[in-house]
Amino acid sequence: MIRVNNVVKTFGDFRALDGVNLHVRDGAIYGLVGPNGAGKSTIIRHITGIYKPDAGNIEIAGMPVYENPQAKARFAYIPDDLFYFQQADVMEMKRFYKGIYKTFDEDLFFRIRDAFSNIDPKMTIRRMSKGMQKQAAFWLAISCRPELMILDEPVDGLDPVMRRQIWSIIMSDVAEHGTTVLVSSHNLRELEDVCDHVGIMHHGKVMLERSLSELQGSVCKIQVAYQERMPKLPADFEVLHMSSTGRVYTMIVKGNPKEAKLRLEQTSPMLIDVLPLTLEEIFIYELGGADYAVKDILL
Ligand SMILES: Nc1ncnc2c1ncn2[C@@H]1O[C@H](COP(=O)(O)OP(=O)(O)OP(=O)(O)O)[C@@H](O)[C@H]1O
Repeated sequence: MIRVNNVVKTFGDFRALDGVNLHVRDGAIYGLVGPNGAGKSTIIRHITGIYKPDAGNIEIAGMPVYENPQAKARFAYIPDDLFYFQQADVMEMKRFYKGIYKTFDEDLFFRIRDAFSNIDPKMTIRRMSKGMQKQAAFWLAISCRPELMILDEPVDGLDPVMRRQIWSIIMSDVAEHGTTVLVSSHNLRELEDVCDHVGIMHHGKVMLERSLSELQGSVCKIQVAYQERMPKLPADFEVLHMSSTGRVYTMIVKGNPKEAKLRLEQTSPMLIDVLPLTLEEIFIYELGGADYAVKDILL
């Protein structure tokens, strides 16, 4: 759905994007993560056709996006700084969106109204709190029934209940209609339960882009205990990290979790258990050998 090839953007003499490559498949929920200033909003502004790249190209559904209304009609975008007509209320914004998006679903708009019960649709946007404005942006964006939703820090500033509510609306939309979602966040934890693909941005580059299943099948945490000392493990058994408490060893192992467990079982342990790794841990161990402070990027 989205293809970003080698995009470069310079502001003055600052290279904000330094050859970004990013690929979002149809129906994927793709989380774009990175620290402040990594370039997430800047690449999103390119993907949405607001900025023109200095070099490289961007396609949405096979079409270049810059100055292309046909490509832009495919997505709804919620930016980090929301755009509204400040004097308008939600009902007026609905009429505006309905005029722009042929796919606008008025039934859906009224059906999900209860999820946003603290918003008075007759209140002008100017009078709403920031969190309420964000909720209204969601309500309208989902109702547009876009093929693609592009969300820049969508739940930032929302309370935990509303965060969950918003994610659940997005997830059911994805499940029912196969909507593709590109969502940016500082926080891997936030995206862990919802995304099936993750890209990590740092210093104007996407350093790593993977599917969740690829990641979860590539590294695991195993706890193992032996009667005596730990026997020597095979040379090709790749342990990324190991700690021990008494006779219990906790190791982070590279490779398929089932295979790793089977191999360790052959060393006759007293007990063995494969434990889940958080996405954050997977990235830290996967990128651990690189010459940058991975923890600073992710935590
Ligand atoms: N219009 C602009 N003019 C000059 N510099 C800019 C402009 N837009 C972005 N930058 C710079 O580009 C870099 C990337 O900014 P960007 O907003 O894309 O980061 P981000 O990853 O979205 O950060 P955050 O998580 O804080 O929102 C920053 O150093 C920022 O100062």
